[in-house]
Amino acid sequence: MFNRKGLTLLGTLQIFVLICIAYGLAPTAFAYAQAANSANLKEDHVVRYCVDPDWLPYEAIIDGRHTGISSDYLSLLTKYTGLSFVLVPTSSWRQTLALLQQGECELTPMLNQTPKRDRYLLFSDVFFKSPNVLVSLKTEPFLQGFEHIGQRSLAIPRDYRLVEYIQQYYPGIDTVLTQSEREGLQKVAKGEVDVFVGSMFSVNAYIQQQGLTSLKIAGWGGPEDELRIGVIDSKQALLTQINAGLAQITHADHIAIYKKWHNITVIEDIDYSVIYQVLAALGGFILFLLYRTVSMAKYNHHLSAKNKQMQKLQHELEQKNSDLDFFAQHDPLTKLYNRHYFNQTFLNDERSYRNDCVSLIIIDIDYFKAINDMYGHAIGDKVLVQVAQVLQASVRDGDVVARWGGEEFVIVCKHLDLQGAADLSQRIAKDLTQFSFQNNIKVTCSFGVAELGESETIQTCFERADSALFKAKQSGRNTYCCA
Ligand SMILES: Nc1nc2c(ncn2[C@@H]2O[C@H](COP(=O)(O)OP(=O)(O)OP(=O)(O)O)[C@@H](O)[C@H]2O)c(=O)[nH]1
Repeated sequence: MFNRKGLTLLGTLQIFVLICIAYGLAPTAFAYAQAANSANLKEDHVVRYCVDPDWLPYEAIIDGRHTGISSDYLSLLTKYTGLSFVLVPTSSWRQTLALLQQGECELTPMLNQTPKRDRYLLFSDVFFKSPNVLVSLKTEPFLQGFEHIGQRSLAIPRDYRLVEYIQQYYPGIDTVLTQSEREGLQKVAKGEVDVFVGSMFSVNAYIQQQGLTSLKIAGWGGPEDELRIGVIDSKQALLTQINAGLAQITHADHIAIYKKWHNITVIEDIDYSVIYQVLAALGGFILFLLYRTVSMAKYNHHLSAKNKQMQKLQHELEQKNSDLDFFAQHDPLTKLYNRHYFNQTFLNDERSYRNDCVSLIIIDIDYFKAINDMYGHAIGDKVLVQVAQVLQASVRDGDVVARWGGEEFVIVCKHLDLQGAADLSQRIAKDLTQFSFQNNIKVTCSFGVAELGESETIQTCFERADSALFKAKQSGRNTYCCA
């Protein structure tokens, strides 16, 4: 058997059998004799013939005797026509053709009809069909036919029908003519030629005989051989006899010959199904990797977006916390420290002021209610903000200005004794008179000043400063009083 594929060479063999059967008809009695016993035959019935000496299993000369498929068909013709066939031995197909042209041989039993051969031969009916195949090294790809040979070199046995066929239909193919099919196959095996074309049965026989295991059938090689008996053109009557004989050959005869000579065996082929499976698995794996990569990229992108979002939220949170801290310590209107901060940092931390003098000034805007009443609460707010600005601008960097509540402020004057704090109060009063307030409102303040005593609590000092402020108010406002 030949091949594992759908359109197999086995299939072709089966077709061949059917074709042979189609040509089979009832037998008649003819005799066949080899050269050795031909001397006893009548001259009229003796036909001299030549064969291809090296074309098994179709025909060959081995030890001077004709053997092969054509030998068996001649035996049948002898049986069915009474003709005797005498072999004229030759050493090559070329010589066989030459002897036919010279009339030295009257017949050759197995060849294709070609226009060139029509010039000197008459052809019988077709009695045997056989496909031609392309042969290459196993490492080469499969070829669909001559049109896929491309730049490859093609070996063809000299004087074979295929030479004429290639010249006519594929003149661009680089052909290498060989003495025989055997030589052509060897050239392919040695790598001297890329592809060989020859008859399937003989190619297979040579590959097996010579152990050319590096070769494979690479594809079909053009139209199949339609083998006939060729009779020299002066022997028309002989051709008639031969066609009559061929018509007598039965189905059983054809099959017997086929069975005897067909020994086609498997030529190892590349199992493409395995390759396809591996490729499919590989493709699937690559697709899986691609899918994973894309998924991971998407996931990473998503993660990175989430991280950015988290960072933004964290930043916003820190900002809010910082805002919260600010608002926890500052008065939202004037942006000065608030009473809470003042208590935390001053009243609760009095020890830090013990080694140095420190004074308190409590400031209250005079008649602020009247400002509110006259200009409205919003303008009153603006005045509060502007008073805070004046206070901030008047004190030193280390001093703490806080809004105690309403229209009341407090200043902690570090490193400042009572006199210094009194001077600062006067300076602030002066700055207030020079400041351009909203709506040209004239703003004045009253000041209560006290210096922290040695063993005095800050709370007590604050109360003294508050009392001093009260006195300043009672003194007519826009003035300071020291406690
Ligand atoms: N616009 C504004 N007014 C405030 C705010 N806090 C307190 N006040 C007002 O300040 C005024 C304080 O009035 P009073 O306590 O009578 O004091 P005064 O009018 O300044 O009079 P003297 O202190 O005696 O000079 C009140 O009318 C409060 O409503 C504030 O944040 N904004």
